[in-house]
Amino acid sequence: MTSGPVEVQMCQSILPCHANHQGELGAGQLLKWMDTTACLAGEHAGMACVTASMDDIQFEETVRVGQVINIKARVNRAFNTSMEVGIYVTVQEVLSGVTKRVCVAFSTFVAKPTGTHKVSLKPLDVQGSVEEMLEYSLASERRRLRLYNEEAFKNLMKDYYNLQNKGYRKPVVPVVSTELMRVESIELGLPPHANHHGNTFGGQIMACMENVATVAASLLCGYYPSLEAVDMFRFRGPSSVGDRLVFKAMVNNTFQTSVEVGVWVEAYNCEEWNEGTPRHINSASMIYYIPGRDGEKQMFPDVTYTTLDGERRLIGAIVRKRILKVKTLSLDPSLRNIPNFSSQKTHSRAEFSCVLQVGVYVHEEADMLCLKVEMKIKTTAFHAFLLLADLRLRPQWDRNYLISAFSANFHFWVNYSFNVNLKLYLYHHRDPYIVALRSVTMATVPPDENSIRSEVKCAGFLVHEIGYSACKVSHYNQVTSGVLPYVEGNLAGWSKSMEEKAMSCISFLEQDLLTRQFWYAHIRTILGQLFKK
Ligand SMILES: CCCC(=O)SCCNC(=O)CCNC(=O)[C@H](O)C(C)(C)COP(=O)(O)OP(=O)(O)OC[C@H]1O[C@@H](n2cnc3c(N)ncnc32)[C@H](O)[C@@H]1OP(=O)(O)O
Repeated sequence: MTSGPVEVQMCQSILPCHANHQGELGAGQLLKWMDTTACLAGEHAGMACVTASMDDIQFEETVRVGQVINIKARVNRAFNTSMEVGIYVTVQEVLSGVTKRVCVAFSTFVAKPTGTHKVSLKPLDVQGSVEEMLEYSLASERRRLRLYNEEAFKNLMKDYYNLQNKGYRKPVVPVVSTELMRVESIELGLPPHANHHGNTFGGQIMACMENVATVAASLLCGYYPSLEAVDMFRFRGPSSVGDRLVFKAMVNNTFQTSVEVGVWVEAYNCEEWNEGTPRHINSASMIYYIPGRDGEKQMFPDVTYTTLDGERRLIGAIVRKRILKVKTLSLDPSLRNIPNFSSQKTHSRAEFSCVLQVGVYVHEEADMLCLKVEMKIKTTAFHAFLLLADLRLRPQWDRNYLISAFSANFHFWVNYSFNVNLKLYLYHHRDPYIVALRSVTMATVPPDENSIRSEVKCAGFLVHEIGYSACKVSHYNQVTSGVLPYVEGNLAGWSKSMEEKAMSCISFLEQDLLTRQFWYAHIRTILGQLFKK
């Protein structure tokens, strides 16, 4: 496989045979073209590959008959046996020449030469544009999120059921039962449905999935819904010509102006069909909306469930919505120019969480990870700096820390989670105020078998004054990849531990705010009276 990325481009004029009854390009047809273009980009050096997954896609524009669609695909990064292919779709209005973005998607292809052996791919040699470098970096972040998606989902579902057991059951207003919107369709895998390797073409499977999902959504709304987004197609196993493919779709949940439909695909060969033992080869969920005449999206009725499976799917839709939100924030390319702690040249970073006063960012380079937690504090920068630089106070807001030794010159403590000994390295008494810490080895605190040592390379706080009595505190941690398991929950969206720690730090720094505000007001009054005199 050659090492540089090659862009592959497909251009299609939209004809009535590609469109639905409303003259709009069917999403299924678009998915087929996208899969083909991406596969050609992945196979550009002659190595056969199969689609393993296609990440979440948001459709931004409706494409109509007479318009021209342009699909560009390029390998962003090769991992071991798999690679990520980026797909960029635009639509052009022929008469005006106006071009709009339809969607951006990321597919994972796995190299599959003939035979059963696996092939390791050569690393991609990206020396091109800044954009290529950035995509190369973001590809590993996306891979982490995509491979964690299933686990994140399971954990959030568990959290939900735990809450329920503690009596937090959310009341459901029963209106329409999801069981009524169940659609099933069978297809026979014929040669025209196969790809160039003789397996059922991935694009064809996605198109059939979209077809049954659209029928289920239209049963609910009694109208023609439009596809807004897809939550990841995962090709769990192959199917081939002669297989019977059963597509099952069911409404999972509604959210005011959208509905989520889940689709499940099973494949059977003749024997499996007779024995009733299907292979689960794909599943995905799709979000639809009803376009109104005035451009406003129309409302969907509330739905409820009558079976345990119905309940699981209803909750699953809420959980997926939450994960999608975190992922979108994580990988938003508009959030780019965050200064980095190491001041080295870096390629990627992403904000993956944001509550009112807290922003959490991750930035990856080689085997190092830089975590930044940004907090807006209602206190002066100097006051925040004094409190943060006094490491004896740290356990008041960070329960992972324990002071094990303290002296006038050095402040040592042990981080419980990683058993790291940190040394206060630098105080800086001016805006921006800096508290810098570095990992050191301490003979008095030897490593033990239950903890990993020296995962935090350096850490610290940067405190910037922002106006009168307010500041921005950035807490940095540069860590090795061994810390990943501790922050993955935050990345994947099921844990809020970093935000919780930040909120605890904020309340620690702001705790005597009222007292100080009283004194500031008091001093201002006295000064005002003095000047009057
Ligand atoms: C013309 C368009 C092309 C087509 O039509 S292809 C037809 C549609 N696709 C298929 O039929 C593929 C069906 N699935 C399969 O055959 C297998 O599940 C597949 C994808 C080959 C993986 O199987 P294995 O190799 O046994 O799995 P593995 O656990 O060893 O992983 C190998 C590499 O694949 C990656 N992978 C597996 N499932 C994934 C997923 N859902 N999303 C993203 N990446 C995934 C996995 O991370 C691993 O990557 P790496 O080797 O670490 O780089």
